[in-house]
This record gives sequence, structure tokens and C-alpha cells, in this order.
Amino acid sequence: MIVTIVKDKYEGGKKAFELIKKGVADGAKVLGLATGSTPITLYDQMVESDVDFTNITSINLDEYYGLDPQNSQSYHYFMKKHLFEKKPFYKTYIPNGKAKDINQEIADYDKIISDNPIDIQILGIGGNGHIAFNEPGTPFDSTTHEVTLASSTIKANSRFFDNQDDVPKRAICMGIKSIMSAKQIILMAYGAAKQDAVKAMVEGPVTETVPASVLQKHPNVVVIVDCDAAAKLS
Ligand SMILES: N[C@@H]1[C@@H](O)[C@H](O)[C@@H](COP(=O)(O)O)O[C@@H]1O
Repeated sequence: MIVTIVKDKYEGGKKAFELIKKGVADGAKVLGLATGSTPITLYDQMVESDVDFTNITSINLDEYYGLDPQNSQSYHYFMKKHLFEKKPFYKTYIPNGKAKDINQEIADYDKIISDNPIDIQILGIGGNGHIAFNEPGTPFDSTTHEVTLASSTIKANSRFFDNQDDVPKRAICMGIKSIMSAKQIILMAYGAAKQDAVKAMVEGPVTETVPASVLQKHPNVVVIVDCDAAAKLS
């Protein structure tokens, strides 16, 4: 695990973008993408760049269950707004939050992931150490699954909704095993609220109680953190 400390999220976005640019130049064909406020500076760099993504497939980590893709709080909407409508991709996959048959949607998403092995996976981290919506206690061998969001996650994500009751309680999420199958992983974390999660991920025991700690077992992980998020690292 390589830990890179940057001044702020803008420098972090640039560093992450440089890795993606190199990956694409070296032949990466599939990017695993994340939502949340953290990857926005990276997506801004991608949008502003002249790198061509029209041969690249993207696979997103997760989607709220119950939200229509047109809903402005959905991850479909987020990805369109921050990246896809400005930077065309060959194909983009995000779980369907309105799928009638959730088990079929989960099986289909696993097939998409196995048919399109992820070259570079982008991640953020939750304050409780979650990656995607894989909450503490999620088995490390999990594939795509339905999750019930932790109350701390609902609270943290309520800042994007009019009120906390509007935050969906469930989501469809790529599993930890699938995330770990990516050839390279870039995790970004900014701000003091991520200090404990970053410390536990990088220096704590590898435990399902801290989902991100599994990344210690991956051979090619770059963690990009600002000074505030890195403050508790020894
Ligand atoms: N499912 C997303 C995660 O993928 C993201 O890493 C996390 C942190 O979000 P933020 O980057 O806004 O701190 O929020 C959500 O729970």
C-alpha cells in the first residue's frame, strides 16, 4: 500500500488523474468508479483533460435501492452530472436502483463485473471504514449484494438530501471480493472526519469490522490523503 499525502483535494484529484492517465496509456480498458464528494476533483480533471475515454468501460460501485436514475440524489444522476455528460465513455454500468427483481439485478451486475475485469478501481472511504456501501461486518468474500445502510452512513449522506428520512435505507453494492479483484486500486480521503478510518485502514488489523482494511492485502493500492485525513498516521 503506497500512501501519498497531498496538500488538498485538488492536488489529490490531480495525483489520481495522473495514475488514471498512465493506466489508460498502458492499456486499461475498464475503470471502477465511485460516488461521494471525494472523487469530484478527480472527475473534474478527467473532464478537463484531453484523454479519450470513448474506448473505456466504467463500472460503478453502488446505487441506492428505490431511487429512479432520474432522481437528483441517485448515483446515476451524480455520475452523469460530474462525468458522463461531459466526457463520453464506451459503456457505463451502474446498478439499477429501480430493478423489479433485485436478485436478478445482482446476478446481472456480477456478470458485468466478471465479463469486464476492472483495471483501475477508484474508491472513497466512509467515516466508519466502509468502501462503496460495504458496511462494517461485510464478508471479505462478498460479491454484489443488497445492503442495509448503517445509521452512521444514512446520517453522513443526509447532507445531500432535504432531510434524513429521505435517505434510502438500502442499496445495491459491488462486493469486497469484486473490488479486490481490480488490478489497481486508488483510494482517496480528505478531511479530518476521515482520520480514524484512514488510520484503521492503513495501520490497523485486517478485519471485517473495518472493510477498507482489506486493502492491506491487495498488491497494488495507492492511498491519496490530505494532511487532515492523514493526521493520525504514525
Ligand atoms: N457509497 C458512498 C461511498 O462510495 C463513499 O466513499 C462514501 C464517502 O463519501 P464522501 O466522499 O462524500 O465522504 O459515501 C458513500 O457512502
